[in-house]
Amino acid sequence: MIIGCPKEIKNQEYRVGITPSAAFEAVHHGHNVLIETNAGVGAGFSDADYEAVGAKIVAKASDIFEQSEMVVKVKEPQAVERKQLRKGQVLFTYLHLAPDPEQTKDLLESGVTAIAYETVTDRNGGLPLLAPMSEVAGKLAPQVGSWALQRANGGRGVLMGGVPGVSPAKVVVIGGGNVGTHAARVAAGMGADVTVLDMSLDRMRYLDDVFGGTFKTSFASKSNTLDLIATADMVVGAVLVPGAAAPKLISRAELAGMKPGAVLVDVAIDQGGCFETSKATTHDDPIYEVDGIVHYCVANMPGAVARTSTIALGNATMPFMLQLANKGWKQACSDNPHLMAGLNTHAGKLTYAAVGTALGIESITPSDALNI
Ligand SMILES: NC(=O)C1=CN([C@@H]2O[C@H](COP(=O)(O)OP(=O)(O)OC[C@H]3O[C@@H](n4cnc5c(N)ncnc54)[C@H](O)[C@@H]3O)[C@@H](O)[C@H]2O)C=CC1
Ligand SMILES: CC(=O)C(=O)O
Ligand SMILES: [Mg+2]
Repeated sequence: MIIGCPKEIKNQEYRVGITPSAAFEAVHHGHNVLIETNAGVGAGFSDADYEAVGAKIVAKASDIFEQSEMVVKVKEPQAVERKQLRKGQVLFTYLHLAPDPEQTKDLLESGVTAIAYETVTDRNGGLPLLAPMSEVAGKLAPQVGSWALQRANGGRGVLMGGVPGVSPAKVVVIGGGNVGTHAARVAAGMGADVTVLDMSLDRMRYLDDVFGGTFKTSFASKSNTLDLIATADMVVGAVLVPGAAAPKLISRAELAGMKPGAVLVDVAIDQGGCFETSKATTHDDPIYEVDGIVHYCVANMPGAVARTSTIALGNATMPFMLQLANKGWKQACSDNPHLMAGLNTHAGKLTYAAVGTALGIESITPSDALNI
């Protein structure tokens, strides 16, 4: 198969979809790997690194889209990229379609077979291609949130760990999955007083077993949430209902119950955000203020630490990319239900129910798509 990887073009996105190590594996399995020139530079991989493992460097993104049977990326295709996708071609990348009607419409019109990293599953009910980036974004959340808490950035001027005689910052993490657990660990490591809210009692049992003493857990009822955000210096939004638009857990009116200069870090922004006042921002201009509350809503946080993120993502995606390339998408998906769970669009049909519900579009099942 011809597998192509264009350079990412989203704002400040320095990750790359195929690492030299993944390219090596694909070439070793008899595939042709095309990499756009300088695609890996932001993550510390030169064209020579790719050539050394047998990949071919291509000058223009348009040649990658034209020649590739499968396009492997990191971020959702931007409008100019979407125009170059076609029926019969496989796209393997993050999509986050539920909050993105325009992208969904374009992918359906293109006819492309789009497999979304964020909905591929594993046998433990996890999301193995989202998890590594959730670990990165979770670890970054207190780091960027503590920067936003600094007075010059509009924050309350509170130091995460406090100092002797002055209490540490209070951090509330809503959602105790991959993002939330890593955010809580880092915030606690910085010395903050951390509470994780979740709806899943099983998850909180696990967190309490493993991290009891490091941070607290609390059931994510509305009243507990309001009580905790009233005294919080930082709130991290880290909830997920797989594939669906994020539930809105704090309304604009409820911001009035928070301390002026408190910081919201909405990591769930790629699924539309879990605060009513969240709107996606970029690494260039990451924060804004609503009613005295600082919002950080960057939808590609891991791009900030592109080398760590690219290697972590490549470790996770490579085995799935190889299954798709070795068997073709239909055989690979019928052999592996976890990969099939990643199928979001095929030949003009939506194949992911939660996206259909969020956007009011009819969907078919991925197994029906195998017969088209
Ligand atoms: N902004 C960015 O750059 C990045 C964003 N993300 C996003 O972060 C979000 C979280 O991802 P993960 O931690 O991997 O998901 P996860 O599935 O590991 O964890 C989500 C947690 O939210 C909990 N939850 C669901 N509904 C809830 C509610 N109403 N109240 C309280 N808890 C609730 C679940 O029980 C689960 O424990 C996703 O939207 C993901 O796409 C992930 C990586 C990078
Ligand atoms: C998960 C995701 O959207 C990202 O890593 O940018
Ligand atoms: Mg994202």
